[in-house]
Amino acid sequence: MTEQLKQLRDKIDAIDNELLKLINARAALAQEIGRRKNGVTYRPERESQVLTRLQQSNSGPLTSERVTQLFTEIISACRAMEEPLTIAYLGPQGTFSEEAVTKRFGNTVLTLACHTIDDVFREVESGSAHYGVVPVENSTEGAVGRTMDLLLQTPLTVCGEIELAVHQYLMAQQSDLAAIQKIYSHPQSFAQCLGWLKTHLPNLQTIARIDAASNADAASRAATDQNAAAIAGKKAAAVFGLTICAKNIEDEPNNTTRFLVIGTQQVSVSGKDKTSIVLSTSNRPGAIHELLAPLARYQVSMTRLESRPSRKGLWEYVFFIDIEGHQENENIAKALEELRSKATFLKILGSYPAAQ
Ligand SMILES: O=C(O)C(=O)C[C@]1(C(=O)O)C=C[C@@H](O)C=C1
Repeated sequence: MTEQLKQLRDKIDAIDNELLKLINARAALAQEIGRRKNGVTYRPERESQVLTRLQQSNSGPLTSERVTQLFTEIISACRAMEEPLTIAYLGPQGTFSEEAVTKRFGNTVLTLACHTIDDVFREVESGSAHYGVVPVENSTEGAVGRTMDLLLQTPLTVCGEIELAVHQYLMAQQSDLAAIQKIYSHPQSFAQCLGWLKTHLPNLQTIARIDAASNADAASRAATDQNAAAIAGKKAAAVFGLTICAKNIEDEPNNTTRFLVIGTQQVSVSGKDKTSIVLSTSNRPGAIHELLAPLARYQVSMTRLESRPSRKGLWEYVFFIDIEGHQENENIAKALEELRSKATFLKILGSYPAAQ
């Protein structure tokens, strides 16, 4: 080792010692806060403010994304000193839902992989998990109907949203593309990567394509099949001990899935919030236009409008609406009050910090 290299490493050691002291001091403060604030440990609005502030004061060379990732882990470790949280998600292990859990809560949480979206709701409703993470929409596939139907019925509230870029990986027990004789994948994932597969696997016609129930299922099957590959998320490769043969093989680079965090609390104002509501109106001409007029009047921006059959009467619909702002903001509160007086049904699903 050259003297110069040694000096640089000595500096890193000194910084690490300082960081360690500071991180422990932070953890001790979080513990103290935990003892003083009675009630819920997880405060999404505060975590969002901490991360936003750090992103704004970051002068690099680390990117904002890396800073968020690092501090999410620091907060995760501090939060766990207050109380270990259990998070239910749509499993099995290695799915994009699990990646979404880590993106929001960090790694210092207990996770509960559920078979279905219904099970995620059930685990949180019964108190077996503190929070649940469920997919609600995908930028190319559209809305996740089951999540929306359950939101309509549940006593739970929406406490957060997570946006996850969906990157697909080709993985196998070895990295030689020429050796691949089978590909396990969820049909949707296969369709999302078809262009890449055609270009990079010239013998694609001769490769057997086997449908899997999920990306994680595909990876688990490839882990026991020597000449097989799987299409799945990065996490699945780590969970099932597979080698990554190719990264980001999706044809649509901006494919994003949005998840909701469901829980039992009303989240306070963070300063950059969203509110999700579901409502219905009578079935007559102009009704939906009239219903939405208060949003325009109070200058409330709508980020999503989705209709679903109400399951009550034939051709009756409920509308899922996301707006910018918190239900405690004055203009939002007024707009919601007016909406309530016009709608035949209105349920506020929750206000929560907008995804970073
Ligand atoms: O500020 C708090 O309420 C804390 O408990 C501290 C802290 C953090 O580590 O910054 C941890 C958990 C909460 O979700 C929010 C923030």
